[in-house]
Amino acid sequence: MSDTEEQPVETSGETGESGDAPEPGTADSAVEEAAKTTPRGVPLRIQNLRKEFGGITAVADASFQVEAGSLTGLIGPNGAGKSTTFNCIAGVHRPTSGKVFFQGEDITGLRPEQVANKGLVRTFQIAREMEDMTVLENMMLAPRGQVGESLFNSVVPGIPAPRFLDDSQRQRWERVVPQGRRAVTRQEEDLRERAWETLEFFEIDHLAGEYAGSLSGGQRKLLEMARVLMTDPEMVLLDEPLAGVNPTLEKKLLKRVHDLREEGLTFLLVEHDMDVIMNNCEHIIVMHQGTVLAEGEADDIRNDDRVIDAYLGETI
Ligand SMILES: Nc1ncnc2c1ncn2[C@@H]1O[C@H](COP(=O)(O)OP(=O)(O)OP(=O)(O)O)[C@@H](O)[C@H]1O
Repeated sequence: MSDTEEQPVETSGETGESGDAPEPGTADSAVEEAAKTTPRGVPLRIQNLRKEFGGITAVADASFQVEAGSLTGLIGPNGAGKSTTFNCIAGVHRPTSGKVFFQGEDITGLRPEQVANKGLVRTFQIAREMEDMTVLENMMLAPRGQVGESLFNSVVPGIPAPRFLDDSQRQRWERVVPQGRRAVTRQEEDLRERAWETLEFFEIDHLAGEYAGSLSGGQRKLLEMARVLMTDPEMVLLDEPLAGVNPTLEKKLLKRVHDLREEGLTFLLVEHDMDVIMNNCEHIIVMHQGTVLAEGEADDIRNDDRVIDAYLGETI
């Protein structure tokens, strides 16, 4: 996947491309029918996804689904359409046509933060402005929209009662304003505690006071995963989470993914390292030329002649 595909979650899903997919939530009988037929236990379903960039068809017609609680791998040779599919799911690109359903709901064309609010979250590189913040601050600012505003309020100095208030109004002001501030502080404390627990889970709590910009590549990957968990996701989209990660950290990260999967989280993983995919994913989807070429367990994929042909000699 190319780094140029990366966009921060804060940015709009409208990337300046013309998309002709219908607006999300459009009442359309085919969509309603598809949503109805999405079996329980299938959090993510992609249906006839197509994405064109000008004259280039990056994804031609891709359909697949991801089972609840699974670690599913999405692989394919260079240019197969993996990144584009991933970005259409995460809301970075609006599909030209086709549908994305999450937990039976049509989320096609939603912006990244709207997709994230549904519980479908992708990892993001630490944004430049976050590099000057500590690891703990990065964690506490991760669940934007839920508590971020309260956190902001909590660092704003107490607002004194305006002069024009009469005595009884002033007394009321004094009663109400401190109460509000205590509630915010409690929320901040809960958030801080959760941030610490998550940092401990990833064994990077010793880095809590370090600037995010000073972390190694592998430590950053752990922080990116830890930040995702702060948003309390149902499903996590992992975009080459092991790139630049040393073997020790790689083992640690994969162990954490398996632990979380056992707790019920669902993962879709795009990864170029075939050993990682084959050894860790119980279901593998292979894309080639913008469509799904094959899917199944590792052994099925390894022995599939179409897959071998598509990779033309790459070791799988
Ligand atoms: N923004 C874009 N503008 C034009 N063409 C694009 C754009 N993004 C992707 N493509 C093209 O779409 C096709 C699929 O690209 P995509 O990045 O989705 O493949 P990929 O399977 O992720 O590849 P890789 O494994 O090499 O990262 C490629 O031919 C690529 O050049």
